[in-house]
Amino acid sequence: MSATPDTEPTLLTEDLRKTYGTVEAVRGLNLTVRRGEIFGFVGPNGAGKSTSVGMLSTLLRPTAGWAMVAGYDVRYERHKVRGSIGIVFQETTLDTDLTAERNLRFHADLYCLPGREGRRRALAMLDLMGLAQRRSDRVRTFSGGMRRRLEIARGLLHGPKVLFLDEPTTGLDPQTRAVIWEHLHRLRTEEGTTVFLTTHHLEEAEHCDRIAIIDGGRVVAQGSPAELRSVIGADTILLRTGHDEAVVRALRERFALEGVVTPQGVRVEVKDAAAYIPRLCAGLDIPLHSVTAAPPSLDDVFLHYTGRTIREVGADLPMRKG
Ligand SMILES: Nc1ncnc2c1ncn2[C@@H]1O[C@H](COP(=O)(O)OP(=O)(O)OP(=O)(O)O)[C@@H](O)[C@H]1O
Repeated sequence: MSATPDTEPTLLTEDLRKTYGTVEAVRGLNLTVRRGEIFGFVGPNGAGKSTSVGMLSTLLRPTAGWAMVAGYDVRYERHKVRGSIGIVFQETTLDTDLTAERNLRFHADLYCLPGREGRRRALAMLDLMGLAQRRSDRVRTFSGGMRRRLEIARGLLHGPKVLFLDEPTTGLDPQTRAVIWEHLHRLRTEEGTTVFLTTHHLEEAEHCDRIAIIDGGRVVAQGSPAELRSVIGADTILLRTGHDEAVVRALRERFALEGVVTPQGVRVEVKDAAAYIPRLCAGLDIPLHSVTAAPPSLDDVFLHYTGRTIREVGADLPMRKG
């Protein structure tokens, strides 16, 4: 199967909404995910990611709007949607007293995969996720990364067209995350599965073909990581100083630049940082501890669209109607 995402949409939403009482968790989602794509749904805690996945996987009923997953309507063809998707939740649901293979075979029985086919598929998915050697070991002896890979293998048993992964690498160290990503790319290449994953780590989003940035229940930007970075079309300068507000004022008055105060310092976007820094240093009569420049990151993209860094947002307050 092809590793290149084609243009056929596997997941489409139009103005999808979910309201809990007065809390508008998802406020009009418009998404297009192409077949074979690794799509990242990126946003801070409380942005509405899990609620969106809940609606797309038919576990939650939308309040309004429309969504199609794997060719089926999430509202009126729930069973068909369910048969075409796999889901890996944030919380682990493995039986740690059983072996890796037993966990998968138990799940295969639930999906009515007959004995021999269930075993063939379980072994193939264990192999795909790099766990074939450990298939006869109890899950309690597995590391966090291995458990996550086993859950992904289990989500793939019935050959879903779309695999939903809710925060697949949360709580894992960078090396283990890298291994998970290696396997997700392999999965796309070998099975052609569309992967829809949520994350609040912007650096994770760099691994995706395309991402949507969600904040306060709304998508604020959508595209490939490179496309989103190019929207900024500028470098970022970070000024560390003990006088953030004075620097922001001086940037505005003397350079017509809009600085933003972040926990890391004052950030400002300029076309050519290397050329601009000497002018800035000469023109600001405020003591600076350090000045650093960098090409735009997805953190900068988030800041550009929301006015805050993703770390600042933390656990967002619920969005209320009105
Ligand atoms: N059952 C519920 N009842 C009321 N409010 C809810 C419910 N579930 C979620 N919310 C609220 O809806 C908003 C979106 O929550 P959601 O869990 O979808 O966000 P998220 O981006 O997945 O965050 P996290 O990564 O922390 O799960 C939040 O304000 C949350 O408090």
